[in-house]
Amino acid sequence: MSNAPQGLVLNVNQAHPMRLKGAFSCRPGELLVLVGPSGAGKSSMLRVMAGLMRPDSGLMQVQGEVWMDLQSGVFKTPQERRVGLVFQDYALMPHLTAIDNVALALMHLRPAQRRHAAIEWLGRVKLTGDEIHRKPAALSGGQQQRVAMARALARRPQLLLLDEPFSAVDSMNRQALYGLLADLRQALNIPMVLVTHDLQEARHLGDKLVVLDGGEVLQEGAPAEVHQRPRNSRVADLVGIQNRFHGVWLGPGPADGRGQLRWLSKPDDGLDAAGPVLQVLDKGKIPANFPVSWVVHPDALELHHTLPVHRLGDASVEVFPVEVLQLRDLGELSLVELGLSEHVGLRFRLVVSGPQRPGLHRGQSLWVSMNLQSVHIMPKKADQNLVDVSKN
Ligand SMILES: Nc1ncnc2c1ncn2[C@@H]1O[C@H](COP(=O)(O)OP(=O)(O)OP(=O)(O)O)[C@@H](O)[C@H]1O
Repeated sequence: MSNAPQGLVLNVNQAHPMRLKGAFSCRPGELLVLVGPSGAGKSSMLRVMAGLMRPDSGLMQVQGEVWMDLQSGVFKTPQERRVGLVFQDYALMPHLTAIDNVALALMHLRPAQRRHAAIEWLGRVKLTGDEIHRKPAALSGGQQQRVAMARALARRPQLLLLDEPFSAVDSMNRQALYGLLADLRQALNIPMVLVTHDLQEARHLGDKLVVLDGGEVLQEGAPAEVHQRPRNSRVADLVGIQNRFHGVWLGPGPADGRGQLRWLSKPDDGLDAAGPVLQVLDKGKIPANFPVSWVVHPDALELHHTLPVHRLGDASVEVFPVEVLQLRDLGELSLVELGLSEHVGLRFRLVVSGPQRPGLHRGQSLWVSMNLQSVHIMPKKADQNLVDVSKN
């Protein structure tokens, strides 16, 4: 057996016609999700992987096979790559039935076998009965996407590329397609790359997130890892972290292994600003008096209707009296904005459900406890137009 890496390994670098830079990998059976704002380069990355775009330089291996090594002049054409592509708009032939659309991908088989195999693939995406004899216009969005999926899989791809496949499908059908994708992931054991604008979808479906911005890979990691420890404040913004704050790193604190973080309401408040000082883990990476961004994972924040006395003696927990500033009910959830009672301008955003929800109202006094071990701090760069408070 070859020692070449299995799954997908990609490394791209180009300056023109648009910038595209970065590397990522995806194991067989893993779903990697590309996220980033419009124009970030998500589709361009897919085009490179599909062989539809040849970058200036780059390397790509799939299941141990080299598909692209531009230093050695290797660039497989789309036809030479065993890649399945699924698009947002399904890209089905409107004049052909579901069976015939899938059969188009089975031209390597004898005509008599094609129909039989197409029906089998449609069955694997849970499309059976009368529907498989219909043309796309007589199928729902979700059903059309199943046909597109069956057609992509019928080529027995070594890599599956999904370009916003769920965005045109209503939410009921979308949930069913998520389930199908989970089943296929196990059955197929090939790397899969999904592009989506939906951050919830990215977080819940992906084994791995790749955050792109300006054509560049900013971070690659498991969704929980990226949400808990975004590499910088741009990543925190792009993955939709709600509780992202400004602060200044004051340096080592009185307790061993802990440093002091002053929470600020504005980035340029400077050292004199009043804000609570949090005793958080000191990883020794940030100089004293340096401006920072910091985030805290929602799981590390707990809402209490009465003072959580049991938390008060715990050095790894900070308890804040808060007031409900805004409350928005969304089905079974409420989005709550809480202002710190003792520090105007500092606020948390929480999603509340279950027993804590009834009785919440604007102006109500509550408490939030924060697990300080889940605070993740990012130094601000000079080019982020933020003042280095050590110079103030
Ligand atoms: N063939 C091309 N020549 C020059 N520039 C291009 C070309 N194709 C795309 N671009 C530009 O490259 C950037 C990345 O485009 P791309 O379509 O990959 O972004 P995206 O992240 O998929 O965006 P969206 O989410 O809007 O689909 C954009 O600024 C786009 O205008």
